[in-house]
Amino acid sequence: MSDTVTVRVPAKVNVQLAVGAARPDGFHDLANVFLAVSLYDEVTATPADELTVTCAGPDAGKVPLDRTNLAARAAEILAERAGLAPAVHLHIEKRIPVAGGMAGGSADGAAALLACDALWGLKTPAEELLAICAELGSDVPFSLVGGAALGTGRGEILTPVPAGTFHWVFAVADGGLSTPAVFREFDRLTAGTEVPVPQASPALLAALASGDPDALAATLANGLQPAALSLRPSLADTLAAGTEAGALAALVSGSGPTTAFLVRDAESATKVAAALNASGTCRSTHTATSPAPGATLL
Ligand SMILES: C[C@@](CO)(OP(=O)(O)O)[C@H](O)COP(=O)(O)OP(=O)(O)OC[C@H]1O[C@@H](n2ccc(N)nc2=O)[C@H](O)[C@@H]1O
Ligand SMILES: Nc1ncnc2c1ncn2[C@@H]1O[C@H](COP(=O)(O)OP(=O)(O)O)[C@@H](O)[C@H]1O
Repeated sequence: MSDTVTVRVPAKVNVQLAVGAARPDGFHDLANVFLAVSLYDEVTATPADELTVTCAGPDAGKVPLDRTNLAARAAEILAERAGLAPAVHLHIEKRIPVAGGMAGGSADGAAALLACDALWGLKTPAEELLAICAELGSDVPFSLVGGAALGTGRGEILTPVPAGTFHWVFAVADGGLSTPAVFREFDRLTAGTEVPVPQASPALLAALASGDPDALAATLANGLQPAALSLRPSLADTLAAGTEAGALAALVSGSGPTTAFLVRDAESATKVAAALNASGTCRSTHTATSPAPGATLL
């Protein structure tokens, strides 16, 4: 048992997001190729009389501090399984954009789970931690493992995939987009059409493994992008600004509205980020590399 535990956890971008038709339970089957990127939240767990959450960072005001916070839910579920009271204070240092399609809430859920497991000396087996993650949300298992992985089912069934190093710029939009609303818009846009069963692209997986940014740029694909653009048409201007500035490829990150730009190297990342900041089409930018490690005790 320790007095305080801090876990660092990465954001993600989806380099392929193939979306199937809505299932009877309301979820969509996916072929979701996740890539963890070097943009991190940190969650610190400290013993306390009761479960409390605080958050700091530019988007902190948008983060719920009640039991709907995924970090709080993770602590509650773990404590209940162990027969303990969730007597912990969770502090989130939030750098991942909120409601931005980069799985920031999922990241905090995975980080809190690992932090509380260490704080309470539980040594919960990895498979059990992954099962709790899947209960918390479709993206949460990936936040725990990080790296690069194919997510099937609703995205929670993970198979690690090889990935070389890539450089990215992320443009943060004003305001968020609701993930359920983007999936509903996908359903509306595809109504009356045959939605194919989602499948991972062999060309994309080969490009990812090769570390060749030109090959990856040619294969990036986000099936939720038309829905995100339909709900937020101004994202087309951001995508165009990054491409004009020299990005190899531009796409919406997951359900958006953060946009992701694949660039050749660190120098190009700095140049594309500066051009995006000057374009007035986004609120701020982050440069990052992939793959990044999953949730890690500091
Ligand atoms: C779209 C993706 C891509 O990685 O992430 P974001 O871009 O939002 O971060 C994920 O599929 C989001 O995963 P996550 O945010 O964990 O979603 P969940 O909490 O499991 O589900 C929230 C809601 O999204 C919809 N949903 C989610 C996953 C899925 N495979 N099909 C769905 O239809 C459902 O309406 C569900 O009620
Ligand atoms: N720890 C958290 N950080 C951010 N948002 C959270 C958190 N816990 C719950 N939420 C809720 O989840 C919603 C989606 O947030 P987030 O995970 O950041 O976006 P996305 O699903 O687009 O990746 C937020 O609008 C917020 O209401």
